[in-house]
Amino acid sequence: MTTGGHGTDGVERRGLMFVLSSPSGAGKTTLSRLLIERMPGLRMSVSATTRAKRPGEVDGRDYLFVDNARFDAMVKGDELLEWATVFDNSYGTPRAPVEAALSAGQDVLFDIDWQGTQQLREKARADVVSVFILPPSASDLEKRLHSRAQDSDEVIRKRMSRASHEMSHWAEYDYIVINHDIDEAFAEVQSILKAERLKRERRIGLVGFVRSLQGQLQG
Ligand SMILES: Nc1ncnc2c1ncn2[C@@H]1O[C@H](COP(=O)(O)OP(=O)(O)OP(=O)(O)O)[C@@H](O)[C@H]1O
Ligand SMILES: Nc1nc2c(ncn2[C@@H]2O[C@H](COP(=O)(O)O)[C@@H](O)[C@H]2O)c(=O)[nH]1
Repeated sequence: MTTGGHGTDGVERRGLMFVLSSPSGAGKTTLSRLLIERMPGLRMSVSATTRAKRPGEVDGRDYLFVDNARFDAMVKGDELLEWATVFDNSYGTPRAPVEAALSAGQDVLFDIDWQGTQQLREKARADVVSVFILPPSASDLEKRLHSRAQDSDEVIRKRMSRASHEMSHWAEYDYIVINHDIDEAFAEVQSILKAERLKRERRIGLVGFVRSLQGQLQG
């Protein structure tokens, strides 16, 4: 699915799909914003959803807010790379922007649930790097959902009651980060991305680079 871009050292490599999942409220959105701000060469995948907009959310930036008919048309038209029903609403990843970013040599960041992660992995295992974010405790998770102050008590109850099920998928992920402190969790997620960018298998320009070094040595 991916084509090459250039790393900071100039060696061509395949773009990667960097996935964050967690139970609701564990900190994916916060970590995603920090990653996008601080990691050049990383683009956010903006999902389509049928859920209602939260206060402060912007259409096209946080989500593409669509109605059920439009979402169904996107599914039928094969416009989504993956999609799932989460908390009674539909969510999906528009395919075209992801393919365009990867073709332009960028990495793509996804804030999606375990169902979407499974679908991406089936499509492009070698290019998917997945991180599961855990909260330090159930009470911290509940506090965070309340402190975000964007969902009703009923919605928060529903998300808390789904948290254990969401978490049951932790072992399907490549990395696990426990989000005690946001700065530490960010540093860990950033280290994962930096290391994955250096993986030999995705650095398709290395063969040529090493040949050229050997040529220089042979004089
Ligand atoms: N380490 C942390 N310590 C304290 N609060 C945090 C921490 N990380 C995130 N938060 C806060 O917790 C709340 C939930 O975080 P966030 O919205 O990032 O979660 P999420 O995993 O994206 O949730 P959802 O799946 O519902 O979108 C936010 O108010 C955020 O500021
Ligand atoms: N499979 C997908 N899951 C998605 C997508 N976009 C978001 N999500 C997940 O939904 C829940 C709820 O999100 P919220 O913004 O309503 O709190 C959360 O786990 C997200 O990761 C998607 O495109 N596909």
